[in-house]
Amino acid sequence: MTSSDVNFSQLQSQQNVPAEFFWPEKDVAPSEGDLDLPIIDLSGFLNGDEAKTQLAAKAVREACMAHGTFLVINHGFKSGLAEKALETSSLFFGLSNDEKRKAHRIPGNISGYTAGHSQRFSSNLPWNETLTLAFKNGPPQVIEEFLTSRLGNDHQEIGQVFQEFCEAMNGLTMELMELLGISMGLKDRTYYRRFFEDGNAIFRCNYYPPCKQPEKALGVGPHNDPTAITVLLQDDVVGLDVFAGGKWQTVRPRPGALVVNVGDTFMALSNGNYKSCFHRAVVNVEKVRRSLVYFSCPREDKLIVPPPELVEGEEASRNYPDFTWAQLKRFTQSGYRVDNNTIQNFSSWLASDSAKN
Ligand SMILES: C=C1C[C@]23C[C@H]1CC[C@H]2[C@]1(C)CCC[C@@](C)(C(=O)O)[C@H]1[C@@H]3C(=O)O
Ligand SMILES: O=C(O)CCC(=O)C(=O)O
Ligand SMILES: [Fe+2]
Repeated sequence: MTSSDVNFSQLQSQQNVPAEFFWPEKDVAPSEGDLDLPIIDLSGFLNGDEAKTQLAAKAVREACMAHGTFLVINHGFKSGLAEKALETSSLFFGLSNDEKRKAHRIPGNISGYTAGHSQRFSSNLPWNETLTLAFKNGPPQVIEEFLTSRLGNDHQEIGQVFQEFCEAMNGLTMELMELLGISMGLKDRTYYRRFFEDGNAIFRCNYYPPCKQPEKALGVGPHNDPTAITVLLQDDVVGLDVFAGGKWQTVRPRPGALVVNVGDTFMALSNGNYKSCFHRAVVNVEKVRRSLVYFSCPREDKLIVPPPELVEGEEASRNYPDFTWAQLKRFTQSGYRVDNNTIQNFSSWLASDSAKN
């Protein structure tokens, strides 16, 4: 199957899902209930209320040490922006296949449109269409430029809305970096905020069509995000599962809330104190599901090294090698399929000769 073959408007009407979309039993094991997640009200922290900041930091710490995920509310997004961004993603995925394929992902790049990732993989295909865009704060408006270069001027509002949404996500991520620094009790609470202020991000729109065999297929297979901190907006359709307490558990959609996940790069920056969130997306028979995912990344050439106080003392030792995001990104885009062992396999690859050239 190649990406030009995967046409979900046809596939979803067929009684049987093609075997390429089937996943192993262990990956499709049903969720065993709702994950009880802390709901962090950011208003106190954002308003400089130190007592409320410490309460929020404590809840963040417990969640990040356990499974690497928490919810945030009162995050300061302009009213209606999240809904507008979700509707705009529906506008894009509602375009004709020919129109969407003008934005197709070019092999070796992250940006672009995919359907079932069938350009890259031949089995365990994800039951989703995706649009992935590189984001960098400030001019030029990289998202609008990419979409205009591919789609022309017909759908300029798509790029404008996504650019505005990513700017809001960027602002929130910087605040979260400071809260994470506080939660770790760093001497310099701005350590992570400063580490990421010259960073960038990857913005991913996920579109999951209804599926006739949701017990065999997956919207996105089990994985840890290789990036730093992920902020995820899901619509009102259940589908995000986190592996916690030895089982898959559902992250129930909550109006106004955003999901925050620790990724591999931030786990390394915490020297393993905070867990990279192991998660997946499941699909269902009836409804389309959408999610908008903002993956924060450090500047590509920055060495990923934990703050000194997390590696001092005879007990402490480095749990991950020195690496840059450029190296880990290259690893995920030149053959290795991101799963829940990416950082371990990456570390071995880094030590091997193939990484030297
Ligand atoms: C660096 C990246 C690789 C992926 C896109 C970004 C951050 C998340 C990664 C991904 C979404 C995790 C699940 C598997 C994946 C292959 C996918 O479903 O798209 C991953 C992306 C990728 O490798 O392109
Ligand atoms: O759609 C979701 O809820 C999860 C998507 C995800 O994990 C990803 O895009 O990395
Ligand atoms: Fe993910």
